[in-house]
Amino acid sequence: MEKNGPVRSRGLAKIQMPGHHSSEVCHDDSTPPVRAQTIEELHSLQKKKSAPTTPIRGTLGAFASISEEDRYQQQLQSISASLASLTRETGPKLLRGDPAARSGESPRVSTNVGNQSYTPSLSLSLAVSDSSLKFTHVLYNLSPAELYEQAIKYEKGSFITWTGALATLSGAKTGRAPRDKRVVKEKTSEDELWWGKGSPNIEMDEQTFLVNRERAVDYLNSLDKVYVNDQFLNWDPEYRLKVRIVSARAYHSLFMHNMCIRPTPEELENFGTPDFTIYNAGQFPCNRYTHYMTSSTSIDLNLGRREMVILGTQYAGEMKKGLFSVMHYLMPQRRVLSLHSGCNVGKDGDVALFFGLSGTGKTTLSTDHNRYLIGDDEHCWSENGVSNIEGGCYAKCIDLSEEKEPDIWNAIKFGTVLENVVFDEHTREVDYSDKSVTENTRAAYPIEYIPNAKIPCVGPHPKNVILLACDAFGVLPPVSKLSLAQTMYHFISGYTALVAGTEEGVKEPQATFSACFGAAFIMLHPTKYAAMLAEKMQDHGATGWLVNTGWSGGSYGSGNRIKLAYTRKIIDAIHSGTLLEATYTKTEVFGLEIPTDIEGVPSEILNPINTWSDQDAYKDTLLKLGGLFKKNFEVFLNYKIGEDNKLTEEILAAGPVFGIEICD
Ligand SMILES: Nc1ncnc2c1ncn2[C@@H]1O[C@H](COP(=O)(O)OP(=O)(O)OP(=O)(O)O)[C@@H](O)[C@H]1O
Ligand SMILES: O=C([O-])CC(=O)C(=O)O
Ligand SMILES: [Ca+2]
Ligand SMILES: [Mn+2]
Repeated sequence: MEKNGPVRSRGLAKIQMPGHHSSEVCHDDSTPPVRAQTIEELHSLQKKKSAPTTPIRGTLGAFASISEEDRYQQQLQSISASLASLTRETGPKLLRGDPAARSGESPRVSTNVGNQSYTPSLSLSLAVSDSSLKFTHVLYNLSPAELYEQAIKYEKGSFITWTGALATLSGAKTGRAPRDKRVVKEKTSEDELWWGKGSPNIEMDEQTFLVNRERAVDYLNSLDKVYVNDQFLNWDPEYRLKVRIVSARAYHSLFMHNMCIRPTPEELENFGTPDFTIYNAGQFPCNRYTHYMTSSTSIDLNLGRREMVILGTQYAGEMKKGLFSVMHYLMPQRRVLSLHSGCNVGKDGDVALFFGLSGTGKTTLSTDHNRYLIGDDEHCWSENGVSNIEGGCYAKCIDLSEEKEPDIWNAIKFGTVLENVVFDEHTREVDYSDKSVTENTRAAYPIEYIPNAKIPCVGPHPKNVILLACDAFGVLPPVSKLSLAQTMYHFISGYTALVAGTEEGVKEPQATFSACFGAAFIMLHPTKYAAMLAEKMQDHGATGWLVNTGWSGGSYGSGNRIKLAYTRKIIDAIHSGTLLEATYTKTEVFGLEIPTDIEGVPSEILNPINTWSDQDAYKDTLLKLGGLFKKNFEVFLNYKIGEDNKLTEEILAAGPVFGIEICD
């Protein structure tokens, strides 16, 4: 710089006049001028038409022969039919594009369509409402960049973080609301569903569903614009589901763009009618005068209509987990097992499933630098092997560190939705330790943001089935090998114990039992899923493991959470097959087989009894937890699991056994 720059002592360089040294001067017209007369024209040059608004030439899909305009009309009519009120017989008039975009292509309008899917029992007059006089703009399958612009322009609390992620707020709700999730008791599904004590399916009637649906649809139609996502669930094409999500926020559209499977332009052209539709009117509450409503939030699932309505919560996880519930109903009908599990596969094709309740490590442990990620949360196990239901991951971010979870850390970049995190107002650097908004901070990113994701997200039959429990009592061993009956016992129990609340001071661990490690999402009786899992594990020779990712050396308050590095070593030994070959001893009460040695893990922590300084406290706590397991399992005692009575008896015998002296 100093050497070649102007000599300072001579002051500023003289401005050279054109013409004096014409050959050396760089004129600003040395490149041809832009071919635009106006600024609007210039802007129109900036963007070129692209899929999905441009038909794909040369494909021989079902719609290949129809004109672009016809296909366009079909798409808009399909969306208009989705948004049709059930009482006014016509859907809204739709326009595609942002209402704020002043110039550009001329708006394309849908023709009004009748509501073909519903025959009103009363003969309703063709009533006209104000919303039928206006246009609703549809923002259809926007790209992440477009959704960023929408969010930043229109949604308060949307910011770009230092690494390019979209930080957003989910509003008053920062987690799911299971007590507000209702399922319609209707003739096509009611006999199969699990109702009553312990079931997550809180019933509602069809009429009330229609009231809430109408409330959501009217709200959405009253807006200037709605976002529509047409996407897929399940990477196995044989068991794929087409889903449509209608929402009012760019945040929701980007979240689902990341979490569902993104269709190719060709697939989108041939999308047709969705198999399932979500109406997300989360900003708008339900009406407490409506029958069944006990709060201003209601998440309503109607399996007969294949629709879900969301009122009164903007937490995006409701959509993801709502669709998961749908899969928990549809898949078993087709003899496919749906699973609340993570899944990865080694270089030799050995697949592992990771079951566990929220916060036990499915995402953390299935995201493994040495293995290919199939998915972090929702899978199917069919006769074809395993397949991920989703197209993205939803990772907890609290206390996230680059060192411990590099792959998740690096996935938080442009395109990723970062929910409820706190960041520096100037640098936009995220403080992952900050719980000011919530402890449940989350990142939703497309699965291909994990460098070793296995695309398509499918794999062969599992070799290992790992049950994760975060035992805040600190009495379960860091790892145990399970018999098939024990695997079923622990799968049906679905135990974890996290520490409730974030207040200061020591808290009692709270035992949670959630059947199939996901009682909030299952739709049939837990024994139906358990029987399918037992059959599949038996047929394919899979080994079950119980891994405690929780406390060691004492309960919460006196002990510590097991180091993630140790848990990873344990998981490595399961994957490599070396743990199967280890020497085992059996524990008291739970009768768990525990290894004496694992490479990279201090042997003394493998049996929890060694890590407690107060042996009496250990025994008391162990018996207490055993008692909680026993009590929880009582409701399952009267059920037969699968066709095989022998298996049922074995499972019942695989729980904790009391009355035996614990010897040191
Ligand atoms: N030994 C350990 N093993 C696993 N995770 C640990 C361990 N110690 C601490 N953790 C932390 O526990 C959390 C596990 O959360 P994770 O996102 O994996 O839960 P999840 O099972 O995927 O839950 P959800 O179904 O809600 O997504 C992470 O924040 C991780 O850093
Ligand atoms: O659904 C959510 O909000 C988070 C999640 O994965 C779970 O709770 O299992
Ligand atoms: Ca997860
Ligand atoms: Mn989950």
